[in-house]
Amino acid sequence: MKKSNEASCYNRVSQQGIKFQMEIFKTEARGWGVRSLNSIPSGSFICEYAGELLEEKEAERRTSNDEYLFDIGNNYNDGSLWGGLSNVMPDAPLSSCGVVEDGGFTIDAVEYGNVGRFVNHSCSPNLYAQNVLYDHEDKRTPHIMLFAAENIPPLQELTYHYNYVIDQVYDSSGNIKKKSCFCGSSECTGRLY
Ligand SMILES: C[S@@+](CC[C@H](N)C(=O)[O-])C[C@H]1O[C@@H](n2cnc3c(N)ncnc32)[C@H](O)[C@@H]1O
Repeated sequence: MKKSNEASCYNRVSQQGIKFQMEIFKTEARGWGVRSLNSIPSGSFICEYAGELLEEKEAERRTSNDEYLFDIGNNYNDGSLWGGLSNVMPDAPLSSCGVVEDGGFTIDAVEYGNVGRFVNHSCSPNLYAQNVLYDHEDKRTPHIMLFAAENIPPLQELTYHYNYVIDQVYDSSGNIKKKSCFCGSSECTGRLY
């Protein structure tokens, strides 16, 4: 693993803050969403998914209000989620800075967060989430950073794939939870989870 403070690290851009003018707007069927007033070049850093860091037990306790929970590590070993990075930066080593390992932590953006909490899911997303380590070396608690997977014109809704596994999201009683997807993509699977 490369150290995250190396100048060559592709993820350092995520430490320099949000560069685009974001607008939170009301979507037709997905509640609030986020779009940019500026064009966004492919590969650009968008924002962090900021929030309260929870251990597994506390996250489980909050599953009844899961709108803003982001499980860290879960499914982030899935290479398909990293496709955007290799498309826009073919030379980028996938393991640089972002360290991918399952852990029992969750970010909750209900009480504390930033614009990242309003970014919706799409089955054909224009952003991707990436694990980034820079201020500590605990692989279980990476920062979750959103990057543009393509050139995005102004006012197009920003979305990433939430990467839930269908029929594997449970409520506190162990029952399978289901949520319909209204992303509107021709590729839509119909379910968020
Ligand atoms: C992190 S929040 C995103 C912001 C949210 N739309 C709001 O109004 O605050 C995640 C929640 O937004 C809704 N959502 C996001 N993407 C969706 C989609 N493609 N279809 C339906 N609902 C979606 C779901 O209720 C989901 O639990």
